Amino acid sequence: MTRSPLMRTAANPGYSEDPSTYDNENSQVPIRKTSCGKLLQENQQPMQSFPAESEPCQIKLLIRMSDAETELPLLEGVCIEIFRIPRQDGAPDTGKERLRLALGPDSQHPVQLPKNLQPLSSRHLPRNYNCSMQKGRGRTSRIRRRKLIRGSESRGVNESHKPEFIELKKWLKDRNFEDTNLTPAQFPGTGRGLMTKKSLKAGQMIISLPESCLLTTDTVIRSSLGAYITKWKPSPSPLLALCTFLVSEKHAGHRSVWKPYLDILPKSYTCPVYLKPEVVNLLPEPLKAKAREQRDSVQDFFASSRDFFSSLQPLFEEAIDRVFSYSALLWAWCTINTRAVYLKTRRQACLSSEPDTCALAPYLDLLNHSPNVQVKAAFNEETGCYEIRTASSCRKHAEVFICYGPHDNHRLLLEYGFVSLCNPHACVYVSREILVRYLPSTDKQMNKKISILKDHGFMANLTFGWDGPSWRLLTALKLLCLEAEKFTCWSKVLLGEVISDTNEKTSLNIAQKICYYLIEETTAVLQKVSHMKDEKVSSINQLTLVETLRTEELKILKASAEALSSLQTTVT
Ligand SMILES: C[S@@+](CC[C@H](N)C(=O)[O-])C[C@H]1O[C@@H](n2cnc3c(N)ncnc32)[C@H](O)[C@@H]1O
Repeated sequence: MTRSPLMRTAANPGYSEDPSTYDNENSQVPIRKTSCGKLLQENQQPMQSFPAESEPCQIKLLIRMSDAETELPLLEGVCIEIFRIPRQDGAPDTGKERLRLALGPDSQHPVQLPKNLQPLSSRHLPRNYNCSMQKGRGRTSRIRRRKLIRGSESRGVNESHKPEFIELKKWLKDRNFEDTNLTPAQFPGTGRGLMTKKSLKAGQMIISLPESCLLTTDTVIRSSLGAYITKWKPSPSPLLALCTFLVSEKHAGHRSVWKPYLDILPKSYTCPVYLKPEVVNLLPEPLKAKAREQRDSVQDFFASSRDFFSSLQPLFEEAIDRVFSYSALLWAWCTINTRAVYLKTRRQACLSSEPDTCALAPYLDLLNHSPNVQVKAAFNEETGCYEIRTASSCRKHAEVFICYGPHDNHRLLLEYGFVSLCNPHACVYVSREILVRYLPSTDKQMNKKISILKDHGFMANLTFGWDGPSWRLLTALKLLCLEAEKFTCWSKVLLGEVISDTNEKTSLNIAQKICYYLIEETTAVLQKVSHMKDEKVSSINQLTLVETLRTEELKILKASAEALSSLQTTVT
């Protein structure tokens, strides 16, 4: 299983119109359909101008917008249809009409319509409904729609013809690996990944990569770096050995035997350590703290490795500081952190005793993550290959996923630099400050209650999830809300016993207040991100990443608010 991979915003390919989304059903004039969400994501342009038409036409746009009822933005599945009205005089359109799309949380002005555009209707669509499709009424439309939904989720553009993949394929073939199942492709939602060439059955091998293709500390020790690593005291860590090798080989360019692999590696990453400080500031509090820890730890790693790097000067013509710069080490660190697979290797005597469990697996590391798949991944001693088998079937031309682990979105962003949509493990963390914000400040037992929670490990991992507040969060709140005369029952609360109706009600009320507060806070951040995206175009990818995270969190909080309302009804 990949150890800690993947970023989020693997760049989407440029927008291209897909004729399969044309649909003349129920219309007098040709309809061109497109999804403005997609346009915005891919072009990163808040403004979209219509192309000139040779004949009058309607352009149909389905746009996610604010939910008028709740005043909360970007509610999943709320769309508005907008038609461009054909010119009455039959003359061609000028193409100068511009439409401002506010996909952000500006509930006051979700869409500013040019004069010749009129909203005709809006309606609720089910989750995962593809916004680029017209909802027809008949059976044929339904079948077509289902096919399109299925196709659009996974439709990938084959990239095997690209020179870098042709070179990689040759390199892999020289190492006895030829892939019959998969091909590299670019996918709309997940970026670059691997696509099936044929359908795969449950239990079937997805990929079996020979040991000769793997990059491990063994590879490093066998290289020219080996003698320097062996000499250096204190012994370098396995991670430092791998990072040093990557930087050194990247620097070697055409002289490196690993060039075909290095050429397909991302040039930069979106783990928090790569994010600008103003973008880190927009992260939820607990993640912000972890992001700063990550930055500090990489900076320490660099500072503590510099003497070792200096010892490598004889291997390089260029000044060592220029080869092993902070940015070069950062890139290598993220490459390993986001792409390495778990592989326990025999201990190298010349390396420190930290776990030596990371290996880079060229080509196999193009597999993206899905929380919804199960795979078996391990090195097979008998075949001498790193093998991955799928536990579920996969149809032809679909993206093949593996699961990096049951990670929430904070962990995915921290370790892999991306956010998974509709992630069942995603949650919203409640910090200590927010936890106590809505408790009565007059409670004399509050400090005692907090220290009980701390002692019993109840002050961390308090969350809201898709199903409502977590059991831990509710339990912590029940203890914090205990009436003075019931204080001695605190251990029963931790065991999940109901102490009183009042306690149940008060804790649910406070959970709801916290949830509403977090909804407001998230909405405000989304608004800020939206403005920043207009102003700081150079940070647009990083801002979009935060926006995706916050939008997912808003959905979770709204689901939690609903769950809490139902719970309150049951209790009263
Ligand atoms: C092991 S690599 C997978 C291949 C990678 N997409 C590439 O093009 O090289 C892990 C990286 O892929 C990206 N990734 C993996 N799963 C993803 C997903 N479900 N959505 C978006 N990006 C994903 C993240 O950038 C992550 O750091």
